[in-house]
Amino acid sequence: MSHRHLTAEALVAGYERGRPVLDGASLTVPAGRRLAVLGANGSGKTTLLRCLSGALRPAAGTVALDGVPLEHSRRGLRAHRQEVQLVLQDPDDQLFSASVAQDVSFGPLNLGLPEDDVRARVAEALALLAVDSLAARPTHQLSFGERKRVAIAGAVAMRPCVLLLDEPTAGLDPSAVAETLAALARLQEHDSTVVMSTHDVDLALRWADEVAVVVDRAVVQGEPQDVLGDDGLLVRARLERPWTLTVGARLRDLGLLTGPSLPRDAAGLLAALPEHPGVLS
Ligand SMILES: Nc1ncnc2c1ncn2[C@@H]1O[C@H](COP(=O)(O)OP(=O)(O)OP(=O)(O)O)[C@@H](O)[C@H]1O
Repeated sequence: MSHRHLTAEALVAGYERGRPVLDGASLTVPAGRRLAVLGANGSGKTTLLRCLSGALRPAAGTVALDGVPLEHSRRGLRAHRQEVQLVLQDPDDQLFSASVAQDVSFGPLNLGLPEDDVRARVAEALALLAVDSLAARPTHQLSFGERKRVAIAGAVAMRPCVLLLDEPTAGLDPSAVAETLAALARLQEHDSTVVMSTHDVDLALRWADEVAVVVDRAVVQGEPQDVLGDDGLLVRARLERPWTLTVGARLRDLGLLTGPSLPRDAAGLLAALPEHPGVLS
């Protein structure tokens, strides 16, 4: 699968006249990489993802794929949705069919693909999300975490270049979070570009190649360590500094960490510490 470049330029978008949720928001989705979209409740993460997917038409500004602006005609949207798929935060907004396999085949069937192709895509998507054992189950019997992964499988079966996931880990227990992240890693091996919105700064730091913070109706994008280490920005965005950066900065002040950048997770911190028995006591 080839990489496509999805961008948003100077978006103005919202739901009520005169009260834009986004006002001048620009974003470049890094092709083939992982982008975390962060922001406080109500900051506009979902609104941004809906604009990128074509589900919401901005009042001004442009969403473009490989530089070609998205047209909100039936044809334009249909073409866009084959390349860019949005998975909603609540799986129950997305799952309608009687069984998991039927639900995941819905999109490919809608594309008018031959039955064998549909079957192959469904099998691939179920395997990538590790939900193949659930294929025959009624969707309403599944756990919340299972339903979230089945909803992602439905989008993956469309074989999009860019997958937009609205809070895919919200409400999941730690093992379900780990399973979801493992599935996303498998998707990346298939060359997908994955965008995830989340409130979880620690998850964003350890998972993402780049982060985009929705703040003051616009977007600040950059390297995770830089953006999530910017205390002024974090205050404005009503986000907390990731604990790894706080602990890492303190250890660096104490001369215990010397690398050019701070570790991004607990394992990285432990690996970076020198072997001085008793040094932390
Ligand atoms: N359909 C709608 N009609 C009117 N206002 C809406 C609608 N959807 C969202 N909003 C408002 O737009 C603002 C941004 O909402 P959005 O869902 O984009 O934020 P978010 O960052 O995804 O929030 P959360 O983290 O709580 O999911 C909020 O003030 C919300 O109340």
